[in-house]
Amino acid sequence: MDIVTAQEMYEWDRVTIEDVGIDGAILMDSAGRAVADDMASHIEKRDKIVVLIGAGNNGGDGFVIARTLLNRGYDVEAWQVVPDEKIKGDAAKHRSLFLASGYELHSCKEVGEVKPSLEKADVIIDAMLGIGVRGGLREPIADIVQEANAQKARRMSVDLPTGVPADETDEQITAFHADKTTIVAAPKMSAFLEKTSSYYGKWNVVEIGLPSPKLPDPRRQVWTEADVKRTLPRRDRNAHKGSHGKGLIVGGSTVMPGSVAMSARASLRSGAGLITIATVESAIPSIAPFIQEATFVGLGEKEGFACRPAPSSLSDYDGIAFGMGIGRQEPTRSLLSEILQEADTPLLIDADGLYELPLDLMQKREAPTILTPHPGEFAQLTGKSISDVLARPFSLSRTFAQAYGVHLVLKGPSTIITSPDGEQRVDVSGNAGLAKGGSGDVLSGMLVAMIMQHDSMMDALANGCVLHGKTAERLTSDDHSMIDLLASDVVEGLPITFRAFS
Ligand SMILES: NC(=O)C1=CN([C@@H]2O[C@H](COP(=O)(O)OP(=O)(O)OC[C@H]3O[C@@H](n4cnc5c(N)ncnc54)[C@H](O)[C@@H]3O)[C@@H](O)[C@H]2O)[C@@H](O)CC1
Ligand SMILES: [K+]
Repeated sequence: MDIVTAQEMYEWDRVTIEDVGIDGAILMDSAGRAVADDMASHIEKRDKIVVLIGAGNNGGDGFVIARTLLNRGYDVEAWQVVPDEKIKGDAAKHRSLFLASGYELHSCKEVGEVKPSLEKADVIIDAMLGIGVRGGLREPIADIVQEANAQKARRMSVDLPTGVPADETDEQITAFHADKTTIVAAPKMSAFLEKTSSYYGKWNVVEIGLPSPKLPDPRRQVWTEADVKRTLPRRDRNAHKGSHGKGLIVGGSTVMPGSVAMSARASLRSGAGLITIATVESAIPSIAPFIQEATFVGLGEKEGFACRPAPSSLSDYDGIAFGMGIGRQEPTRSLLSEILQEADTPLLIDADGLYELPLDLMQKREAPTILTPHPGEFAQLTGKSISDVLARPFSLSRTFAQAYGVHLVLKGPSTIITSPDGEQRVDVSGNAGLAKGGSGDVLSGMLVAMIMQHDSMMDALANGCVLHGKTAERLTSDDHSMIDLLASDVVEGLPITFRAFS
């Protein structure tokens, strides 16, 4: 499922109307009817419905939705919240069709006129503004949004909640707070951003008749369960342990020994053939009982933290993960520098490994490098603030991944995975149960296993993220709650996930 910016959506409209030749008013009819069909499955004939209609094409969709619902016998009041002369083009045509069909159109210049209807409504449909919003909301829309937000009615938005821009934004917004949004054709970027996603409520996308093969590819998509099922490699019956990769997990310290055990278990549970843990020598006896299937390499240590030299024969491994529980001390920095220069296999760097990462050495590597920061770690890597990262995760990820030639997995409620050439995939699985120590260690282990089994790095990373999140979702809907779920529970929950997906 593609994710678009406003500009990309306008280009899709242009291609459809100008290049392919689908009439704009027909497209608006298809869009409005598709949204009405979707909304109708969430409303009852006895519900009092108010449709709020603005000046642009979002309002045009609103006229079609109101007419369609009235045709079907729903109890609808249509309210135009802008002066007649503002309504132009296809929207004006659908306004005329609405009136010519014999339906009553109310209009208001200020909120007081529509307020009594909002107070009586069971459902408020917001077709005031879509992707064309610019700057803060003007009156009377600003007041109407506030009044609608104060009602107990169910709020439903068309395409996106009025006041929410389609794209990344630094600005504070006032917006319609939808319980449900029916998105036209493709989700907009703002559905995945911390500041704006909550205004959407639950959302889904309706198809409106755009000609898919002709639409420019935004190279940004939601990675769905169906995508995982389609791309997850099948296990060959003749496979042996070497067929699925030999992974190296470098991490841990005397104060944080458990993280590497968790990564290694997650990796093996995700199909890695063999896993070696490289950690401080003195921690091995305490880790080994928790992970009988792994082999160990002892690293030299200074005051409990790992130091050089790097494990020998790095090229024997098909994938390496570095950083979980390793600490931020100087000796571990030198160890990472050595690995960055010597490892000619995919290298994933997580957690403490990301701290003061030598970007110059990383940039010189020829084999793939994968970074898995959360927003705080990414802020430190880019020199931005965490609020900058949360406001512009798509553009900052793309700029960074392209500049340094890395794969970036920016973790969060919507995890954004970016390739060195700027392709992006978004994983929306998972829940607050994953906001715990150890979740990142599990994900890193899973990703190494995925990298070793997939031909495509983007498939590997996106599949690993979705399988991780889906496991948490399943566990919290069955035996666990988001409060008690532990990272180790996620590891033990992997078998059912893999059975469901493969
Ligand atoms: N051809 C069609 O029927 C299609 C319709 N779509 C719908 O059309 C929408 C985009 O249409 P438009 O480009 O007309 O944009 P909008 O419908 O978002 O409206 C733009 C209008 O709102 C006014 N406006 C902008 N900022 C404002 C503010 N801060 N306060 C008050 N008024 C403001 C502008 O004066 C302009 O008239 C989409 O969101 C979608 O709902 C398209 O997505 C798909 C195809
Ligand atoms: K809207």
